[in-house]
Amino acid sequence: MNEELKDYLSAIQQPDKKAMETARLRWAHVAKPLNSLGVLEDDIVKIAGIRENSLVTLKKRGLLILCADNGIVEEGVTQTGMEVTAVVAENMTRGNSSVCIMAKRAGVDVFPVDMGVARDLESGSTYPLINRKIAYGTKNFSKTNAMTRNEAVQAIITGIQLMGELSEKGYDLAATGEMGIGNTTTSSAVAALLLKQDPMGLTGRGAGLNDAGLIKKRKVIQEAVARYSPNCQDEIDILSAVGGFDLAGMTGIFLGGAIYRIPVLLDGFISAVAALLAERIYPGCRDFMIASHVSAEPAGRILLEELELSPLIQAGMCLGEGTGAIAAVPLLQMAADVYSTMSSFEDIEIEAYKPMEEPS
Ligand SMILES: O=C(O)c1ccc[n+]([C@@H]2O[C@H](COP(=O)([O-])O)[C@@H](O)[C@H]2O)c1
Ligand SMILES: Cc1cc2nc[nH]c2cc1C
Repeated sequence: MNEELKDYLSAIQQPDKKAMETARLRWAHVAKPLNSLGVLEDDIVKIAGIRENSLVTLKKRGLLILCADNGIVEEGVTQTGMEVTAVVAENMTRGNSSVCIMAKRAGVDVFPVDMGVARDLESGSTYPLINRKIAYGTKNFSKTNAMTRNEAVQAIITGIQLMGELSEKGYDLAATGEMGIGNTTTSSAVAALLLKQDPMGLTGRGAGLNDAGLIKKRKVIQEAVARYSPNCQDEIDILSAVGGFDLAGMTGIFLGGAIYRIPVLLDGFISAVAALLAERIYPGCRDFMIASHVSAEPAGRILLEELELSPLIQAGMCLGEGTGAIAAVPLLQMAADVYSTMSSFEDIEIEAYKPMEEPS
């Protein structure tokens, strides 16, 4: 592995078990039925472990939206043209995309990042663009590798550094998002190589692809997986062969979550593929991740199961941009409020909760 990447990863330490134990105990004292906030309780305990502090705060939260183009779009695997990536990315900088509206409501700061959009972007002033362009889009992986190993590593390191910047600014929670026409094709190909599964069951319609397009998309992915799989020795090889700059950067964001001890919310399908790449690069990285929703893309649930992460929301969403991750933020905030401020059994003078006995 690349020495710089190895250096970054050497800083990772496990979540703090003591803070997690204290958090579990606190939940047990809250005057409500045991475990009745389900996964929300587990997520608050997880956050306590990541932050090494049982006093959980989610005050400062940021969404990193990685924008990039994918050469594979040339093959007719998407419903819209590649130019849409740049237009939506520019709109994000003006606060005018679905996720920007949701993030405003949820109190999340938005950071659009150009990881590799096919043209230069103009920035609006609402959420200024962060320019980390690796190249003007990847290459068409049905003809040649999408990127070089060096580009894949640089994109991963960029993701790690973005988390370093959030850490320096005092962020308590990070959310992942992406924008890139064609990135469900790259994601299905990466998922098939990681899971060693037939891409048929891992490939869906992405952003509204029609029937003829779906047949084409499946064929393109199947051929690429067959061609590249013998030469893919590690995750960097997989990213170089069929990945994207958004996927590689998001992989770095998840690794960065573990390095800088900031919980990172997954979004949908693309984000879950990056999360699995990070987990494979650094096993245990998933302990720093929080699943938000289950994408309607066919691989959405499969990837979360592989990562052993429990989502908070199932709403048939598949928009991307970080919309699912943002939808989970108010839920986590509500759970954190109950955890931090709700009376205990002792406060309200009820004997500690005992489950009712089964009627005989
Ligand atoms: O997050 C998801 O689960 C998701 C599922 C399907 C599509 N998307 C979004 O749609 C775009 C990719 O779709 P496509 O068909 O161009 O590959 C990309 O910009 C994603 O943000 C996102
Ligand atoms: C309009 C549009 C917005 C998106 N946001 C994320 N992916 C997208 C794809 C399209 C086509």
